[in-house]
Amino acid sequence: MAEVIFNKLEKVYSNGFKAVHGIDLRIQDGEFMVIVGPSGCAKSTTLRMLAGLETISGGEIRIGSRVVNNLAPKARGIAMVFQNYALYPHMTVRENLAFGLKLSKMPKEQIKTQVEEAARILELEDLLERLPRQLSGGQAQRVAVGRAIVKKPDVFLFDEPLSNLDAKLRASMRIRISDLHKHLKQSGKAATTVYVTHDQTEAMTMGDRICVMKLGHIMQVDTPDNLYHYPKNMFVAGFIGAPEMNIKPGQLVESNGQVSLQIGHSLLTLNAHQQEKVRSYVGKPIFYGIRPEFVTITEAAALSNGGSGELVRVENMGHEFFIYIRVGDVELTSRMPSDEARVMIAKGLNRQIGFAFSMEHCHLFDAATENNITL
Ligand SMILES: Nc1ncnc2c1ncn2[C@@H]1O[C@H](COP(=O)(O)OP(=O)(O)OP(=O)(O)O)[C@@H](O)[C@H]1O
Repeated sequence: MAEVIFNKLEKVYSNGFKAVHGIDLRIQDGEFMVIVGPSGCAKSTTLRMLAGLETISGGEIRIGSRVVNNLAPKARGIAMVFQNYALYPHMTVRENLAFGLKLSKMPKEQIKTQVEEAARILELEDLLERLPRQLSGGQAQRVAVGRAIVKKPDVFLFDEPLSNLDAKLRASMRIRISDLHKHLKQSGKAATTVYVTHDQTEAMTMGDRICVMKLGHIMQVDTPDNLYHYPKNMFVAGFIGAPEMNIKPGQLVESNGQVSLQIGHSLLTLNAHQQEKVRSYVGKPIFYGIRPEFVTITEAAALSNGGSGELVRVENMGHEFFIYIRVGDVELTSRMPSDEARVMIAKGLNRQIGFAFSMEHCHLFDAATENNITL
């Protein structure tokens, strides 16, 4: 079993800066966990502590049944893939793949078998005699992944492995790494994987679960679906999803026992569940959050579940458009299929149109704690 556990894990750098604030996380055996968050949230620091490349200031890390705090990197049963590939420039691909195994004094025949197996899985067979400088970025990254899998580690660590690749290669490597993990999982041989990235598309498409971090704290650990639909706080709501969720300051009002959200001059009635959850917030500052795909745009002002605003900008994404509408002093984004959007744009910008959304899809956040109060 190679479950990975962080218990109250802390990092204070030598200059006194506290980068990781006592985080708890349990990664299951064979799970693909993505750690995601903006620059400086301490993703790399956390991964490097797990790898043994950075000392631990407090708490503990367990891999399987062992506390590894004081174990050297090579005694931890891990393999790591870095952003810059870190291949040995003077060695061929074959030698790069075999290097770690040679150091561990594995018999020659077994090294040959494991190198060829990794080369087959990653389609590197035709490149085995090349030097790293004779490889493209994507090929070099496949060698870096291959060098890690030949070791058959218990835990596989990735530190932003795709950030040096162009968008197309990134997408294909993303699928390749995911498929590799799924394939190994089916045969019961998947390493527990911790994958660090700042790219939320990678996080959403690759992770069994995702750990969202901010400034050395964990904001939420959940499946991609749950993070998207049930974000626990404003940070997660705003970080996951592109284009971003509309998150705007709002106000709750009560009339005849009915609680509604006021946006500009419009009142949107909350559903029964929401009313019960948020009644105590009436009159207090809150934020509302609605994903662009749930905001619909209409020619006429919506009467019961929206209002009107000025059509200020459009962005053409090919298969869909992002439409920006100014309501009072906030701007709402809507995603629209391109056929419908073209009809609307044909009538020109900077004119009044309607918008609407169902409160079923709307999140409300406490302005003081930034927590989701509708969950
Ligand atoms: N050696 C160090 N001494 C002091 N502070 C450091 C050191 N290394 C990193 N930090 C700080 O710790 C915090 C976390 O850094 P870390 O590199 O782990 O973040 P990250 O989430 O991986 O960011 P990025 O996506 O930019 O790589 C940052 O505020 C960073 O400035």
